[in-house]
Amino acid sequence: MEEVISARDLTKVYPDGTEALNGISFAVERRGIVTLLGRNGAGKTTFVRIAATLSAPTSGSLEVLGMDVLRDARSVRQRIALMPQESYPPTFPRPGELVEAYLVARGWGLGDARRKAREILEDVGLWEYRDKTVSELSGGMKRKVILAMVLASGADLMFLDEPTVGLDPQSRRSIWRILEEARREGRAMLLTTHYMEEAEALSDDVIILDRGRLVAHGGVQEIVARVGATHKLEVSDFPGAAEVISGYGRIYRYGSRIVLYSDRKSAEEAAARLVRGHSGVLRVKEVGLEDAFVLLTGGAEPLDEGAGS
Ligand SMILES: Nc1ncnc2c1ncn2[C@@H]1O[C@H](COP(=O)(O)OP(=O)(O)OP(=O)(O)O)[C@@H](O)[C@H]1O
Repeated sequence: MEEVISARDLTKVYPDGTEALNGISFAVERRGIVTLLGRNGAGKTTFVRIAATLSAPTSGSLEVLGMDVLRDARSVRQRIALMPQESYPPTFPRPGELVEAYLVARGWGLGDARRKAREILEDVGLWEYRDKTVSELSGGMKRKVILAMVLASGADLMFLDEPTVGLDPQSRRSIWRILEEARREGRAMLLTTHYMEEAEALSDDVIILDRGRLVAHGGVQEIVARVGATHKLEVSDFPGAAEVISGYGRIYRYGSRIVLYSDRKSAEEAAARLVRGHSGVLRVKEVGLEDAFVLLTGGAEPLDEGAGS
């Protein structure tokens, strides 16, 4: 089977000189969910737009489903669907009409399009709102209409740029279930998100970008392993806290908190030392994708010598 996405030294410099992508190379071979993570401005949307043939790279190359995004742009478009960032559907049609029209434009027969539209609106929880026009839907529901269009398309590769922004927790989880089902059907998705829990739950591959550069690519567990610790202790940064727990692991400042990364036993010992003479219990947690993300993108400041290494 062809590679899903393959980038070689991909660079994008906007006309004002901004280097949004700076020599990105990676290959994703298996179908499933690839998640692009990065802070605001890291280059995620720029990457998605190039992959969806909406923007040209400045140099380097990008293949999706084995086709070059520049040379084979027309063929690429037939096999992908895109949910752009912050996109909203036109206001006057009803959700079902929009999904139908989108499918017909992609070459579906009207009867099939109508059946599929109903099925997908039920899946995303919009069927009960079928008689409203888009202008009468809430912001989250409007986003679900776009998602319904993309999911209904049956495209081999779907680009979903922050698909669950603005959705309530139940809706977000119902979307996760739908994406997981699409994955089981053998479809491929490239997702961007700022929700680490979402990335952790869904991703087969995670790619972390930082200021236009690729800083990590691998499975969730592989990336979490780069923290180099299994457990953490997080406390508010009161004077002297770092000194009390010094020697129990690597210590960082992250926003208004300090975090100790270590093994469970050392982290628990450090917690016990911190609360000695005080009431309360400090909970030691397992490290997760957010910890790897923050450390790999320089979001946490090392507070001791061991931490920077
Ligand atoms: N049309 C443009 N012209 C000039 N600079 C741009 C343009 N679009 C994006 N940029 C810049 O390129 C960089 C990457 O932007 P991009 O939108 O790809 O980031 P992102 O990772 O998707 O961010 P976010 O998480 O905030 O959506 C930023 O510095 C941004 O200001």
